[in-house]
Order: sequence, then structure tokens, then C-alpha cells
Amino acid sequence: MGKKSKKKSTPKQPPPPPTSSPPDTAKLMQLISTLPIRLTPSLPQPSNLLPSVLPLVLPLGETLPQNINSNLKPWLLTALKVKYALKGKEEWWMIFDDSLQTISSELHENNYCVIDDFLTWKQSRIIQKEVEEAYGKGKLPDLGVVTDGRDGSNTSSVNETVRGDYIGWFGPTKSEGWSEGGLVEYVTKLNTVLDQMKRFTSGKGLQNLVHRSRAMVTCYPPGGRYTKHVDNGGKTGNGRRLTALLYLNSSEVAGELKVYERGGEVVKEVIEPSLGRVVLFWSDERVPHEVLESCGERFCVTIWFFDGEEWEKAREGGVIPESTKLEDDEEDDEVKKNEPSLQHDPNNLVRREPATSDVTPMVVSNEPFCEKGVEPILSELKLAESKPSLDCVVEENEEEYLVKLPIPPRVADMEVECDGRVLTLTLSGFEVYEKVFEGGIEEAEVRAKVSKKKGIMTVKLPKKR
Ligand SMILES: O=C(O)CCC(=O)C(=O)O
Ligand SMILES: [Fe+2]
Repeated sequence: MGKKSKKKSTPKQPPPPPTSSPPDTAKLMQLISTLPIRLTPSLPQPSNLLPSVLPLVLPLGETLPQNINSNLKPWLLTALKVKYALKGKEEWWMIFDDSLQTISSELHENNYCVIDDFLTWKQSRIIQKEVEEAYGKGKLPDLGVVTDGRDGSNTSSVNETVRGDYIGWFGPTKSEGWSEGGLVEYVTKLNTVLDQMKRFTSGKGLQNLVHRSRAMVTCYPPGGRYTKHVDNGGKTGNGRRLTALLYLNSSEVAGELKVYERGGEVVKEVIEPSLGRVVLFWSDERVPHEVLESCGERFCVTIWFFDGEEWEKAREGGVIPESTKLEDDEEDDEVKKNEPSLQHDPNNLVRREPATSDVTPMVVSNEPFCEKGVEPILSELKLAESKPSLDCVVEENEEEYLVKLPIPPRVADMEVECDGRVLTLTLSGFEVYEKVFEGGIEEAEVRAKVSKKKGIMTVKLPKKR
């Protein structure tokens, strides 16, 4: 009885801090202003709500209290960021259980999630510089081939009024031009976070994510836009389960991402494409979205994560092109005949559908590091798997190395030992598109030729002159 009346007398109060000593708000805010993180400007000012949220997350280890007041929820991610920045762990603030739990539940409840400071400021600037340079050097040469319409069912139309961006597909390695390694850090971090998020979800959502696409780097020039669409819609799925956008714009370029409710009638949020911001959303009909007209050069890196089964089905059904074109190789004629061609690339415009050769397994990191040199305690990082490695025979002649290995069952990163050095190949279909020499060998700008016979694949690597 007493309990009941007590409840009635304290309506609408934020939940009391779980510790007896409430934080000194002014001091706290002063401290926060010195942290290398951003307080989401579109939310109510920090002096307003943040102090109410912080006590909820700060003293509680790595689990969140249940039933957090809903008006405080938008501040949760910021509060968690503050929490880990206070511990000197701002680089990996999102990998801790309470952060993962918050991101997962936002994604599942809202169908999308905006994460600021996914990369540190420094990391974001590195990728930004690399992307701008790539654009300047003409490495994003192609006008996007669009998925037109709301349901994404038309994948063949090319219409500048629908989409007006320049596109390039990239692996993250130095040999693909990422001289400062910015993209590889981002991709590894993203893979690792998504992999860890699996622990906080059940059902189909994230559990079956096994592949990711290469990074689609885009620049919308002034006036560029992309009308309302979904990334994986229509009758035949294309395997995409989750879309991850990384924005790279430090000045105001407009070009906001407009996110709609399922059905595409009701606007949920208009999101600025600002530097270091990551937006995760389900690629299917749940999240129609649109890019509003840009007024400057607007940069974004998009990576799609695939549901293993759906992707396999789409590939078998011919929805996904098997491979990019093979170089002329007599031995491969038979193979070529059996491969679907890139029919939806009639005008030499770039594919916006990631091909088999654009897809690679999610490689996760077990050793996230922290800028300040403090290693986060990451005892939970159990899902990480090492790259598959296949037995192979390496033969050598004057001009090339011949690496013979069993054909991998699916797209795979693999390591082969070549002349005593380890060579990492990212293989897909029958094309090797990415290779990294480790152990001091000069990076070779070679495009390996691959041929296939009776279950054995031969990779021919020309020797560098
Ligand atoms: O650049 C963006 O913000 C989103 C692009 C997009 O929706 C797409 O490429 O499918
Ligand atoms: Fe999209």
C-alpha cells in the first residue's frame, strides 16, 4: 500500500541515479567539453539532458539498466561515448557491451541507427583526404546505375535525375590507393562491431551476415541526388541485409539522407551527411530512403552486408553477376561460357549491384586498439574468426609464380605462401582482385590471372620487373 502511493507521488521524474552521489553537473559538462567526441547537435542541448543520462550509464559496468526513460533514449549513445571517452577509450567506445546493446536495440526498434564518432576525428580525416584525392584523380569515374523506384524492383534504369553521383568500388588495401590505410581501419572496425552485435540479437537480422561488399565510394556533385528507394526490394532479393554509410563531409553540403517509414510515406528523420557519422539500416523495404540534392561535393562510403543464404540464392538465380570480366585466357573459355555476363552494364556505366567479385568475407579484429594506448578489456570478443587458409603448391618459373590451390567453396580471403613470403589473396569467383605481400616484399601492382581446371585453381602472378 505504502509503495503504491509513493509511486504516484513521483511521476515523470527521470529515474534516480543508482549511486548516492549525484554528479556535479557543471564540472561534468566542463570535462565533457574537453573530450575528443562530438555531442550530436540535433539533439536537445547537453546541458539539458545529458546529465540525466550519464548517471545511468557511468557507474554500471557494462550492462544498461532496464526501462530507461524514453525521452532520455536519444542521448544514450552520446552518454556511452562520454563514458568511454572518460576512460580514455574513445576510439572503441562502441565495442563495449552497453554500447553494442544500445546500437543493436536502436537498429531493431527503429530499423536504423545513427552513430557519430564511429571513427575518431583523426581516422575520419584520413579517409576523407583519401577519398577526396581519389575523386580528384578521376578514380570515381562512373555515373551510378540506379535502382529506380520505391521498391527497388527496377535495377536497369540509368537516369541522372534519379541518381547523380560518381562511383568507384574499392578494396581497402594500400595497393588500391588507400595510402594511409584509413579504409582498412574503418572496414575492420565495422566488421568487428557488427560481428559483436550478433551477441545482442536473435533471429535472422544480423546472425547470417557473412559477407560484405567492397566499399562503394561516391561523390554527389552539386545538384546530385538519389530519389526514394530501398537497397534490396522487389520480388527477387539481392542478398543485401544491412547498409552501412560513412559520411565524409566537414563543410555543409546539404545532401541529407531522408529516412522514411516502411511504405515510404512518412518521414522519420533527415540526417546530415557529416564527417565520421555512420548510419546503419536494414537494406530491405523497412527503410525507404532518399538523398536530397547536394549543394557541394558530397562524399560517402557505402558497404553492404549480405545475408549468406539470401545472397547464395540471388547468385544462383542470376541476380548477382558472377564475376567481373575475365582477362583473355584460352584455358578459361569453358568457364566463361558458364558465367552470366554483366547484362545490366550496357553502357559501360558502373554496376551499383555488387558483383560476386565485389564480395568478401567479414574479417574481424580481435585486437582493437585505443588511441591513448590503453587496451580496452575485450574479453567478450569471441566471435572473431581467422581468415581461411588453404593448402597450395607454389611453382616458380622465370616470369611468374604459379600458385595451385583447391578451389574455395565460396568467396574467400586466403593466404598462400609464395617464395617464403605470405601473400594474402582476396579471391572471388575466379578473379584475384586484391593482394597484399607481408614480410617486407615490395607491394606489387600485379593483377593475377586465375584459371580453373578440375577442382584446382591456378593463380599466375607475374614477377615484378
Ligand atoms: O549516399 C547516401 O547517403 C545513400 C546512398 C544510397 O542510398 C545508395 O547508394 O543506395
Ligand atoms: Fe540506398
